[in-house]
Amino acid sequence: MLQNEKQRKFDLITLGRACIDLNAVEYNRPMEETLTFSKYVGGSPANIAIGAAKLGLQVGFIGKVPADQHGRFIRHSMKKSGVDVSNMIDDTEGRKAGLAFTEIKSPEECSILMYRENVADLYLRPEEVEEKYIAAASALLVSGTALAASPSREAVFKAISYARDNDTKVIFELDYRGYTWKSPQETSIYYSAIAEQADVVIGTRDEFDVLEGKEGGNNEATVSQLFRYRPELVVIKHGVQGSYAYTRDGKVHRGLAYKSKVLKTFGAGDSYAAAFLYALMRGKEIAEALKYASASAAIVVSKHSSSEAMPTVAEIEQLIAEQSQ
Ligand SMILES: Nc1ncnc2c1ncn2[C@@H]1O[C@H](COP(=O)(O)OP(=O)(O)OP(=O)(O)O)[C@@H](O)[C@H]1O
Ligand SMILES: O=C(O)C[C@@H](O)[C@H](O)C(=O)CO
Repeated sequence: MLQNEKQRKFDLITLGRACIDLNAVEYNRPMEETLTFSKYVGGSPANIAIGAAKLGLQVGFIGKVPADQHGRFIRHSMKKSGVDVSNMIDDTEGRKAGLAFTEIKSPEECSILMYRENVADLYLRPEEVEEKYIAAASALLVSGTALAASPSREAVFKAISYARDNDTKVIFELDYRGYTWKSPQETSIYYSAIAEQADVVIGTRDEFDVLEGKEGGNNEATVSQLFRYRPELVVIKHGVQGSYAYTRDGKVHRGLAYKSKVLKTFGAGDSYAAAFLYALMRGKEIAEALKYASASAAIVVSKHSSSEAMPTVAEIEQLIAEQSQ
């Protein structure tokens, strides 16, 4: 369903934040005791773009970065990874890059300390989104965090309306970061509005609970509600317990997590999305795409970064082959 049948220039464009990750170099300890951090590009939609480009998709990015050293680092790193950055806008009003300090206390106890005051990404304006760019893509992935504040929120709505007008598929990655929002009620309203218009929705069980404005929701109720609207495919992730893909025709596929020597847990979701979309775009069945997604995530959780650690197709296929023996 996501194959680039019209042979458009881009298989995928992602929209949202491109930031900086500062990952603890001395891990297995609290951040208070960490003295050095390694710098990587971060931010879920930037990570997904980098991951998908590494797998060989033609990928573009829409977002705003500061016109400073951090912005230039992000731009150059993404370009070097094969992502088209022609529609990455420079903020010239002194706004900053989001910073994510990651704490790796143990493989199971990871957290992120975010600096997201006055961040450039949330200042992307609707008039800065180019219809021609979106029309040149087979699919557009929007990140939920880009809906957290205006004018980035309106930029997402504009981008989706261009996607509809130009027959570009819309993928909504819920990517919920609570501290970016004013209230869970606000998130639920905007998440529902976008999910109803998307062709594909991807998120964790907890994120779907945020969308629904409740706790302890169940997958069947979630998908039957969403299938009343536009979505054709809904993917619900359950961490190390694996994930489920539901299609409008009533089919359910389960993706099992692969065994991994876990170093940290973050980055799993982004590498999962990149490989899942890659596989679907290359014409693989959903069950196979779930294997690519889960294997990709298992590789990234065993490595230090989220973006630089994105695997190649050969690495993913090797893991699948090894663990199916
Ligand atoms: N510890 C693990 N070992 C192996 N695979 C894992 C592990 N944790 C997650 N995964 C894989 O990654 C997929 C996505 O993980 P998860 O449900 O935690 O998403 P997420 O919360 O979006 O990730 P992130 O931590 O990056 O925000 C899972 O479905 C699973 O296949
Ligand atoms: O999404 C973020 O802003 C932080 C990420 O860059 C970090 O790498 C991560 O948590 C990935 O899931």
